[in-house]
Amino acid sequence: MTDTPPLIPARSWAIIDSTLREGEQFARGNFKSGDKIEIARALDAFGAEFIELTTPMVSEQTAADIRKIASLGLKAKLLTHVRCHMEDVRRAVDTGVDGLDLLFGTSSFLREFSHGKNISQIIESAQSVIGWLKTNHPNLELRFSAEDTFRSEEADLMAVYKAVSDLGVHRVGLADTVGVATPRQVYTLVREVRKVIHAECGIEFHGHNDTGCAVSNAYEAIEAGATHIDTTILGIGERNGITPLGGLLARMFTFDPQGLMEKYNLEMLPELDAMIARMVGLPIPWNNYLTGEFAYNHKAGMHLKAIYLNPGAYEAIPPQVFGVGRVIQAGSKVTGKHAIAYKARELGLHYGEDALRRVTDHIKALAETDDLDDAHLEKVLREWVSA
Ligand SMILES: CC(=O)SCCNC(=O)CCNC(=O)[C@H](O)C(C)(C)COP(=O)(O)OP(=O)(O)OC[C@H]1O[C@@H](n2cnc3c(N)ncnc32)[C@H](O)[C@@H]1OP(=O)(O)O
Ligand SMILES: O=C(O)CCC(=O)C(=O)O
Ligand SMILES: [Mg+2]
Repeated sequence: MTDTPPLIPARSWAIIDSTLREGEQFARGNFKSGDKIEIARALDAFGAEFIELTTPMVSEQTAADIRKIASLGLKAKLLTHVRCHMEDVRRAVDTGVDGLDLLFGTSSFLREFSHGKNISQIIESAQSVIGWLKTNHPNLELRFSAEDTFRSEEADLMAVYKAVSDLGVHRVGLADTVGVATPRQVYTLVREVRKVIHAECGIEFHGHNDTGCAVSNAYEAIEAGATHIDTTILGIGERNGITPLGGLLARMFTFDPQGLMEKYNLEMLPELDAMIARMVGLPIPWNNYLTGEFAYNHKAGMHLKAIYLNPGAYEAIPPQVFGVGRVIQAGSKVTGKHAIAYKARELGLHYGEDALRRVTDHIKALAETDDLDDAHLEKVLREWVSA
């Protein structure tokens, strides 16, 4: 029996790209003012619905950079990520952003070791800060997140989410701050939160990748009804980062390719990944979703036979949609006669059946001891056709 995958319309969820906030918390994420503008413009051209920026509390320069980005006239909504604290909020509203992402840690770890407040005090702070914002800046889009959601008590979470939803926030945030949540936990908690918040209140998910679940957790959040997913380009963030933009796109493309192609300029992904790799001074990982050097490398004989006939046989996502190409690696010990025949035909060479078997076996044997690049393979094929 096969399960039909759920069809999730792309329009029902949006990206909050946090490369300019969570990404600044990455070990190598020291973006200069010019870098930030380049990133914001690129994300906007890509079609990210929201761009999250670091708190203006970091420094005067950071506050000035936020104001500058807010003056660019981007289509994306700009958010700044601030503590649920009047001083931060007053600074944030002066920057000209469209919305504030407020947060307060609700787990016992963060209540004890970060800010020292209990749940009642957290709710009181939320009431006074959000109350002030609603009265004085009614057009701002507001989100309240319970930091370290997945190590918090469920009763505490429900009390906090209900209180902030009653105060009229546009979204509540669930944050897997230490990357400990499983996909099933994410699905279940999003469903539970949905029951206590107002119907028009959105749900945002922010997932770290410490245990390798950042993409699957984002997917489960969407399936359970989350409306906004936090990403960063290449997944950069604290420790080993969060849901990567490319990983989320790859995951969601398989359910709703048309919706994704309508919403985003998908062919810009290689440019975005390369931009961040350059700025952080690291290569794009070889196995990166979609844009890694070998993400579309095909090698085994059984694969190559089918790939030549129809690439979809061994590709879930057509690479050209994301502006990348495939690589056919025909010269290896795991190659087969069909791959060699195709390669030879590309070079205008033709072998009879026996000759094809012999040259294929020769190439496989050679590859046991040599690295066969394309030039070497071509040389062998040309020599053997006349041999
Ligand atoms: C999981 C995450 O990624 S959360 C986002 C993390 N982002 C950042 O930290 C942004 C960059 N941070 C900074 O530039 C600085 O930490 C600042 C400007 C925010 C604060 O700097 P400092 O005043 O020097 O404090 P420091 O960073 O050492 O300590 C954190 C303070 O925030 C308080 N705090 C932590 N969470 C919250 C919260 N949700 N709401 C209000 N206050 C909070 C802590 O109690 C502590 O204040 P205290 O010294 O009065 O106890
Ligand atoms: O504000 C949020 O929802 C997320 C904050 C954060 O970066 C985290 O909890 O890892
Ligand atoms: Mg984070």
